Amino acid sequence: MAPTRAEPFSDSSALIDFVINQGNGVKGLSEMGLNALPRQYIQPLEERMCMINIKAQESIPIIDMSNPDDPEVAKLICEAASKWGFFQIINHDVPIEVLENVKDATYKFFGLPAEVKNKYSKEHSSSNNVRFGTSFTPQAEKALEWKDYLSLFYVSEEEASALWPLACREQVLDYMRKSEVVIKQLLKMLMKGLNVNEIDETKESRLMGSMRTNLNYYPKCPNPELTVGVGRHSDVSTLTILLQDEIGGLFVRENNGDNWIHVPPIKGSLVINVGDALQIMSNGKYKSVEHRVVANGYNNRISVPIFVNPRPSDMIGPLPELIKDGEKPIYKQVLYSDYVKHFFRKGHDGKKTIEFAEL
Ligand SMILES: COc1cc(/C=C/C(=O)SCCNC(=O)CCNC(=O)[C@H](O)C(C)(C)COP(=O)(O)OP(=O)(O)OC[C@H]2O[C@@H](n3cnc4c(N)ncnc43)[C@H](O)[C@@H]2OP(=O)(O)O)ccc1O
Ligand SMILES: O=C(O)CCC(=O)C(=O)O
Ligand SMILES: [Fe+2]
Repeated sequence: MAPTRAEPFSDSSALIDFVINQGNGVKGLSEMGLNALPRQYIQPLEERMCMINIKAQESIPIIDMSNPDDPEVAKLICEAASKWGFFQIINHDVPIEVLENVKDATYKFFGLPAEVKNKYSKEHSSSNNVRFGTSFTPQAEKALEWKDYLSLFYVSEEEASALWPLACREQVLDYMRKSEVVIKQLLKMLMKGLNVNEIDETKESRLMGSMRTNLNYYPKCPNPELTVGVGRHSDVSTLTILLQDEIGGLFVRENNGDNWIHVPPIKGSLVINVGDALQIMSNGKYKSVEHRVVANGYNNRISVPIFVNPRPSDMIGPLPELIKDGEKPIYKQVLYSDYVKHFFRKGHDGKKTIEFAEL
């Protein structure tokens, strides 16, 4: 028998008011103990994860970083970034307690009362650099996504001290600081793989001139098979460093085909993925790959990505070193903030964002 769809909200504006305007998020919906998913979250069939498309025997590479100067490690990383766009690193330099602390802080922030979290919403936040929200871009989406988030754009320690929520401020800053070593190691190897041996100031700005950390909260869902946690997308970053908890649910598209590969949680590991900005700068050598998160009917899940980006004011395009040898550029020069605004203006649509930079 089909589940009874008892609608707890009289209409869409009542649901939007509860979830978005009052700051209850999907966490608030989940905690109401609904027996069916509100219709606003029902995704079209083609956007739901289908079991037959999950390739259980495949795995993205798992790379041991205990010897970062070993040329074999650099080779594995460059291969993974070209072939998969996704890999996990183990035995890296970010201490496990830093990772555990940021996960605890994520629970602490989302455990705050709705009216406290709502102070950081788009409508109420005192800065565009701190934003509590839900779904991806609710005003532009055909169906909403089952996720709440806090997004923290780093400008300076002073600004973070003044504006970031106390519940997670120090833990996120520590996670970002400690990750910087690993980010630099990875970018150095990836640049060497393109025969770019020197990262000068301009290049460093384009590769890692800005950082945004998101705290993602995916509450337990009444009909997980009908919705998504995050829809199909590629990140617009240079690289993303993602910490996930032990629940699982992140899937990566295999070779542009119909199959999806699960990214199994490994305690202490970090998931690394190439973003569109690096695909553009490498003139397509490194690939930003589509990924998505399924909703879960039994458990809450959290993840904490650090998006490593160019500065918003940077122009990005294929690196001059790649073009000088007569290679044809496949992307034009674009202002990075225009690129990101284009991404945020529409719902998740797989790999379509990069068409914005195609020649
Ligand atoms: C949320 O769920 C997500 C997120 C993601 C993210 C993946 C990434 O790769 S994030 C890395 C993005 N890169 C950067 O943030 C660095 C560069 N930053 C910038 O260029 C700017 O800060 C800016 C993001 C373009 C904002 O510039 P600003 O001048 O302040 O423009 P606004 O008018 O405020 O914003 C434009 C437009 O974007 C929406 N928006 C802004 N920030 C966020 C945010 N953190 N999360 C969601 N949406 C955001 C904003 O609402 C505006 O839209 P309007 O319709 O209101 O005009 C991957 C997957 C996910 O599920
Ligand atoms: O939660 C995850 O595992 C991935 C989230 C994600 O893809 C994103 O925030 O861009
Ligand atoms: Fe992502």
